[in-house]
Amino acid sequence: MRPTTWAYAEEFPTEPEAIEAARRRGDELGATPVAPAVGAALSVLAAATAARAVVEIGSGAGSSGLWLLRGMPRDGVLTTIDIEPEHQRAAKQAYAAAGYPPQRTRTIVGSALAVLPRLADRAYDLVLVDGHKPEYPAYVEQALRLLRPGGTLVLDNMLWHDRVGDPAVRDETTVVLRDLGKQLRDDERLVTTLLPVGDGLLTAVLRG
Ligand SMILES: C[S@@+](CC[C@H](N)C(=O)[O-])C[C@H]1O[C@@H](n2cnc3c(N)ncnc32)[C@H](O)[C@@H]1O
Repeated sequence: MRPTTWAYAEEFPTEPEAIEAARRRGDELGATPVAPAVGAALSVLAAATAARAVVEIGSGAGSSGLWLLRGMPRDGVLTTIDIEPEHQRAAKQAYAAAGYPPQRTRTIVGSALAVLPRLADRAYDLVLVDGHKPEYPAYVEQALRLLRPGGTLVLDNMLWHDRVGDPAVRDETTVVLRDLGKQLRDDERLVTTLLPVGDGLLTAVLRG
C-alpha cells in the first residue's frame, strides 16, 4: 500500500472532541493512547457485537474506553482496570466530561493480574487488552475465561512499533507479542485476524 493511502486510512476517522482531550491527557501522563483509527475500529467492534459488558485492561486517560463506549449499547457497562491511580482518575474525568453517567463505567485501580481473577466467567462480550506488554499472555488466559462464547478478544500493539513483523528483532517484548499472535492465530477455539491498523489490532472471536 502506498504511504499516502495508508496515511489517508489512518487519518480517516473523525475524533470527537472529548476523545481528543483524553488522548492529549494520555500523552501527558505517558499512558500512550490508542490512535483514532484504532479507536474507530474499537467502536465498530463494540457496535457490531452489541457489546454490553466490556472489560478493558489499561484504562490510560480514557481514550480507548471512550471509543468503546461510543459503540456499545446505551445500557452497556465498561469495566476498566489500571494500576496507576492518576491514570484511572484521568479516565474517570474523561468519561464524565464526555457525558457518560457513572453507572456506565466501573473503574478499578489495581494490577490487572490481581483484578481479573475476581471477574466472573463467561460474563463479558468483549475484552480489550492494552496493559503491560510482557503480561499479555497472562491477560489472554484470563480473557478467554471471562468471554462468553461468541465474545470478542482485542489486543492492541500486536505489531509493536514495526518490530513484530521483522524476524531479526528478538527483544523480549517483541518475541512475547510475536509468539502470542501466532498462538492465537493457531488456536482452534478462536477465529482470529491481525488488523494492520495503528500499531496492530489483533482481533479474535471465541467460537460458540
Ligand atoms: C498503553 S496505556 C493504555 C492506553 C489506553 N488504553 C488509552 O487508549 O488511552 C497502558 C496502561 O496500562 C497500565 N498498566 C501497566 N501495567 C499494568 C498492570 N499490571 N495492570 C493494570 N494496568 C497496567 C498503565 O498504567 C497505562 O495506563
